[in-house]
Amino acid sequence: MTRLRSAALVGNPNAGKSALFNALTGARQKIANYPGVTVERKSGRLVLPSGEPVELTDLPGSYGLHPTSPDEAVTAKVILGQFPGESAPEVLVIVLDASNLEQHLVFAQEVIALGRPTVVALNMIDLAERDGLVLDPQALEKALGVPVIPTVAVRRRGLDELAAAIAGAEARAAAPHAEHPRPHIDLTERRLSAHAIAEAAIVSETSRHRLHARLDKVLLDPWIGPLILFALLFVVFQAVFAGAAPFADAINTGVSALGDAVRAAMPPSLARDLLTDGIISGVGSVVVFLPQIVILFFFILAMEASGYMARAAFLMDRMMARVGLSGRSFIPLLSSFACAIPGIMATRSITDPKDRLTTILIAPMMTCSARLPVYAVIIAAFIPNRSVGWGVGLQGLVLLALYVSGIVGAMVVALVLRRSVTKGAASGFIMELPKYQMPRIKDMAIGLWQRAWIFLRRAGTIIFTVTVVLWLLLNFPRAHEGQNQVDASFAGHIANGLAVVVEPIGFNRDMALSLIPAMAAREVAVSSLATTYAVQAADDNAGSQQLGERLRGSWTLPMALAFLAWFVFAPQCMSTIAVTRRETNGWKWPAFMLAYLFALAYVAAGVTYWSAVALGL
Ligand SMILES: Nc1nc2c(ncn2[C@@H]2O[C@H](COP(=O)(O)OP(=O)(O)OP(=O)(O)O)[C@@H](O)[C@H]2O)c(=O)[nH]1
Ligand SMILES: [Mg+2]
Repeated sequence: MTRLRSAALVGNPNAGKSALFNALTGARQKIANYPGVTVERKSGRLVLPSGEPVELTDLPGSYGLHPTSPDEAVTAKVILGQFPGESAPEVLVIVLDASNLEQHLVFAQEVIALGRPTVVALNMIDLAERDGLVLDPQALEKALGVPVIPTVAVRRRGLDELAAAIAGAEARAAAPHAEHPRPHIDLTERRLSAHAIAEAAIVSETSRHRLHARLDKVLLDPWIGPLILFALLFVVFQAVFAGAAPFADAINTGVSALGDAVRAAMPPSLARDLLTDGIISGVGSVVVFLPQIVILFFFILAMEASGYMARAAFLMDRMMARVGLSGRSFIPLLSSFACAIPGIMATRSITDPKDRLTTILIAPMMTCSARLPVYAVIIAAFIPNRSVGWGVGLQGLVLLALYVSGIVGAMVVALVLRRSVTKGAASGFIMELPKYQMPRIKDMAIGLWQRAWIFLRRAGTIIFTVTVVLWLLLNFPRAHEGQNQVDASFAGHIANGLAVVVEPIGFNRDMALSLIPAMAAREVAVSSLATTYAVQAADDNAGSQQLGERLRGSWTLPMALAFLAWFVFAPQCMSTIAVTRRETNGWKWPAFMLAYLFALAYVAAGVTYWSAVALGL
């Protein structure tokens, strides 16, 4: 058996390493148009033209071999073979952004100076051409002393040539004379020679950056910029409600029809109840939110791919600086809107440990997409679907307010933490602004499909399991004649205990009951309410009703608002706590996070409930 040879993709952030990795190995690593997307190494298999397999590793972007942040440390360790039990990759594939050549050559020279078999992928030549740059790869090859292959990762151009060069580089590695390390040159020298090399490799340059420069002037303007950002977010949340409605209705109808069909086809039994009241009503109540998730991610992905997201980070920097964070925290916090887990992982690109810790601690307050179903079901049930003027929907407005509450809460907490627990000097903001790009339809489609799949898989696994367990706990032990089933059940007893604690903040027993399984995954709050009310309805012979109607029948508006407030702040799922433990190396910070978020959620829900009651809502 031949040994699997190894190669690694190295280079500055946002050079297109992950895009190349995906193109070469068929993987689907996340790519986005801002630096710091990849924070962990990831391996895949590349098949060389000879049919020989190579283990290819995608690495976090880096500016040098002397790491300044945890993600850069991973890159340096892999390149230098410092991970225990692993040898250094045999071939280093340096990925350069052709339209940003001078800057990317600084790190490239450091890697080449290691004297290892190296190939350069001169990536993004399409963007260089678009910007009016004409490059001479041969000149670059001569200056660097290693093969240079022009590529366009996202259009799969130059891949075969690159694979062939990787194969060739390996052959060179086998030759005995190839192991001469080049003399080491320091950073200043590398900068100077990067300038010279880039100058020699650039044949002609006609400035076509003007349109983009003008765009940046507007989008990054200290006054207009934030307005545009806010307007954009506004549109997003309006669209989440308005655009999803027909699709959500269709899914809803489908789920109801399925429940009715099962009811008609099976004789009454516990098994039938498990299917209808447990699985179909529970899981179905969550799946209904698929269209909203897809719409939300459509906007997020489009902003990421176009390069706007990095501009948003730049805009937020001033606000972040005021609470003692840097704009660097923006991307991790933004990722947390999808899910706090990748968000917390993304903090690895933050250099300052205290900055990083603060960002980890507030990340759960960014509204993860798992909370969208909870918000949406309550809003749809309690907030009238009407316009507040100019075609602005009240429901979308409330949703935006919930997201904003989380953000404001996080900023306040950051401010407090930075003056107490994570005290330290604020670090400056250094982030390259990526080039504007038209989002590519294929990438968007893949991205949306991935998000939809993640959502559906959660519905089919964790939400399904928790719902079944809850249904069992709700149905056993069986009630005596004349006794309410939920009262008699295990779940009812547990909820009664918890209800004592949450009664002061306006929660009833059913709400209390939904809080426990929601620790497994946020969406389960919805499915557990659906299951609880379905079991109750079966018990009362109330017939099948939509979840929204049941909620309206048993909750008041202040209760609903308090429930929303709880979910803005309450600690996230177990997985978030677990990843916090891993990223902070211990239980201290996850415990702290759990405690402060519970306290905050309790107070927020209580204040909301009693204010709403006082206002007579
Ligand atoms: N036009 C064009 N865009 C590209 C090319 N290669 C990558 N991109 C885009 O450039 C952006 C960055 O690509 P990534 O693959 O995420 O970059 P990366 O080097 O992995 O970045 P980090 O993980 O942050 O280090 C994405 O929006 C890609 O779609 C290319 O050859 N041409
Ligand atoms: Mg990457």
